[in-house]
Amino acid sequence: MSAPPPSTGLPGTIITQPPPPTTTRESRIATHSHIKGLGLADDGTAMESSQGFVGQRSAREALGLHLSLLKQGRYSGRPLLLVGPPGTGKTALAIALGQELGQRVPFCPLVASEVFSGEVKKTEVLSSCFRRAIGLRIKETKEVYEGEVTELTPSEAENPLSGYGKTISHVIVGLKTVKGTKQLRLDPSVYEAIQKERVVVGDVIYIEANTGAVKRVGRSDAYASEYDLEAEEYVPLPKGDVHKRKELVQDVTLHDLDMANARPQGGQDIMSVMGQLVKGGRTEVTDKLRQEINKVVDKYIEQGVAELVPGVLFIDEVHMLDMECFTYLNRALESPMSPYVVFASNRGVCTIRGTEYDGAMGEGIRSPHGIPVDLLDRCMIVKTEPYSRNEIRTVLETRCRVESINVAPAALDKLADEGEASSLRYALQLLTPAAILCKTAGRTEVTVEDVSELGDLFLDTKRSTGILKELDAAAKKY
Ligand SMILES: Nc1ncnc2c1ncn2[C@@H]1O[C@H](COP(=O)(O)OP(=O)(O)OP(=O)(O)O)[C@@H](O)[C@H]1O
Repeated sequence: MSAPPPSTGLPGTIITQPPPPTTTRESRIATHSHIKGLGLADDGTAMESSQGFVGQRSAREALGLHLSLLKQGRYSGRPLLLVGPPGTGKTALAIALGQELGQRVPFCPLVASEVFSGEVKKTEVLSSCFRRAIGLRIKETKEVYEGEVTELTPSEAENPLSGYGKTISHVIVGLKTVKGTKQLRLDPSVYEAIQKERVVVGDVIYIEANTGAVKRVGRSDAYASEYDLEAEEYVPLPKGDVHKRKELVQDVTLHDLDMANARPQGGQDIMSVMGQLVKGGRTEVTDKLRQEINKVVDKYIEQGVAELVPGVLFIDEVHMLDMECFTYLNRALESPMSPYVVFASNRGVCTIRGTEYDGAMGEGIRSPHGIPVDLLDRCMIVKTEPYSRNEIRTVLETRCRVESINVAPAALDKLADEGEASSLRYALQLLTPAAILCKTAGRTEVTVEDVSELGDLFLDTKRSTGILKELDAAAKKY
């Protein structure tokens, strides 16, 4: 078994150290920050209220079942479709599914309307999202110097370029393991890397011998009793020698690899040269490049050097996609390198976008959730239900805890009533303004009066529609 070749740029090799990896989740979490998982018991049944999730038990159990299939690698390439009225937790369910899969599994959220851009093709946006949702765990054996930092002394010298100031000529780093200690004299560029990782004496680090890359592993557990409360991760003193071969595991997505290996498309004509000047470091990822990367990735997987980690691609408001996108999805879902795809829609039967002139009377082709029937046929459909008053109250209570808002029980009841009469989302939206009103009045607890005042300030959908209808009727009278 051979390790993946270093970043040589030669044909057949790819850069496997892309800056910076996108496996860290970027998600629109503010509204869902109370959701920590699906809240299932060990036997797969949904608990009434757990991990921030309230109610919606059958949908959570269905997702739990799906999750266990995914974890066993028995995913059949069938996407999951979440359908239900607005604000019934479809996005929250998808986020919980992503969280259950673990931090190292990519989760790529996309709102369907994001595919429409004047600059980038729709299918290009979709294919880059597909690749963002597929992770690759690369195992490399590298020569490293690892240990707890016992000394960190930069040596200064006169700056040869000017009479003023000093530069770092070298840095002395002392590293300690269970077996021994070693003092290293390192180049100033390694010192920069050490500073970037904010390494101080007492941290456990490793320095890659070939590249000089520095990684801070954590704080040595010898320092664990320094503070009563700490956000630090403590690690044991490394075993073995300071200088050794170590297996490093790196998580990247196929999209990271695409970006790291893309080159600006150069041409000799004046327009291309100007284009390169204007666009700066912009690069282009072509299908050909992706195929090349796939080939190398396949080779790494065959050699056992890397492992494919399919993540979750979540496409919200899927009815906003058009026929061209759906055709692309049909093909992409069949590819062996496909992530777990989750769609969500709050529409009933509606026209499929992009078919407006195809159907009878120029109405377009109508289909459930605005999805063509052939794609719909492949989906596993999970339904979400509207909430009861009690469930709305519990969600509001959870949200108050997360946002640190103190609400009087009577005010919470009133908010729950508003939620039942209007929607959960309307009630949730009133929380922050209520906290502001209460702070302005110099109080620490939101009262029923605050909620009533907000009811006058902000209309819910029903009241707003009612006013419009009244105006319309009045206009027709005269
Ligand atoms: N069962 C639940 N438990 C806790 N919080 C919930 C639950 N359902 C919804 N929420 C919260 O309510 C808000 C609205 O839910 P969400 O955005 O998931 O609805 P949606 O079904 O995706 O709506 P839409 O169809 O309009 O996109 C979010 O803040 C979400 O976290």
